[in-house]
Amino acid sequence: MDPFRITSTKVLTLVTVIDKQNQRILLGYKKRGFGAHLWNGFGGKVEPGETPKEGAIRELEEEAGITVHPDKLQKTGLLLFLFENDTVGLETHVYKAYEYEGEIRECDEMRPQWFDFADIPYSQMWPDDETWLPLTLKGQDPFFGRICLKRRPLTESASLENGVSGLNPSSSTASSGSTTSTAASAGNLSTTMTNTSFTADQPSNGPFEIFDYHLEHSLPSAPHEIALDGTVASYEN
Ligand SMILES: Nc1[nH]c(=O)nc2c1ncn2[C@H]1C[C@H](O)[C@@H](COP(=O)(O)OP(=O)(O)OP(=O)(O)O)O1
Repeated sequence: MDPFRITSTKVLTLVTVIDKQNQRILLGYKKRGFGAHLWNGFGGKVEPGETPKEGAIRELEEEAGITVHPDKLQKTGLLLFLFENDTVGLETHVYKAYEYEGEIRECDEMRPQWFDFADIPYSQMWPDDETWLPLTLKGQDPFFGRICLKRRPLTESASLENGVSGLNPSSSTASSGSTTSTAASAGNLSTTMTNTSFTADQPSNGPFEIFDYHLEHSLPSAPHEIALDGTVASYEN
């Protein structure tokens, strides 16, 4: 069976704040939750009754202390993140803002920091960021992407810590599209979002690596919604 087949999606947001004049971007160090210990844009789950844009504005305020007027929040892309052996895809609405109001502040979940365009810490970010963030920075948006992520093979010490006796880390395969990694198929190491642990001693850009991805940046307008097969179902006007 296709290890990247999904049966439902969760709708998330991701906002990058860009200071064009000084050629820098605001990222947040995620202290806990999904993607902990990585630098990322600001965002999270869209709540019932909210549009993705409303959710994005709310999360930015909660996580960085700043507000963006809805007219100033531009849709830059739509990314479908698929995790090996996880039937829930993450439909992530990506936005950018060049202007904001308020004072940037740290909260218990995120530590915001400016990075020069030349100094973006890709080695401590989700591995896919290097594929699409440059499109945002160069104004080559909107884009649509389907990104398949698989768990990195475990190191021997990590397998022992997790109590997976007899697991040979080198038997985790990364070479073929149809194989399933031993780590992901071990019962207590499910890749489902709720069970996914991000720890401080993980590889610097997290426990996942890119298995495969497809990016398009020639859409007629900002992508709006993704069908379960990964195609774009409709567009925002
Ligand atoms: N592969 C990936 N690359 C990336 O750059 N960002 C990703 C990603 N997979 C998920 N994200 C982002 C999307 C979203 O902003 C965030 C996860 O949002 P979650 O709501 O799951 O986390 P939170 O712990 O912030 O929960 P809430 O704040 O309670 O909504 O991580």
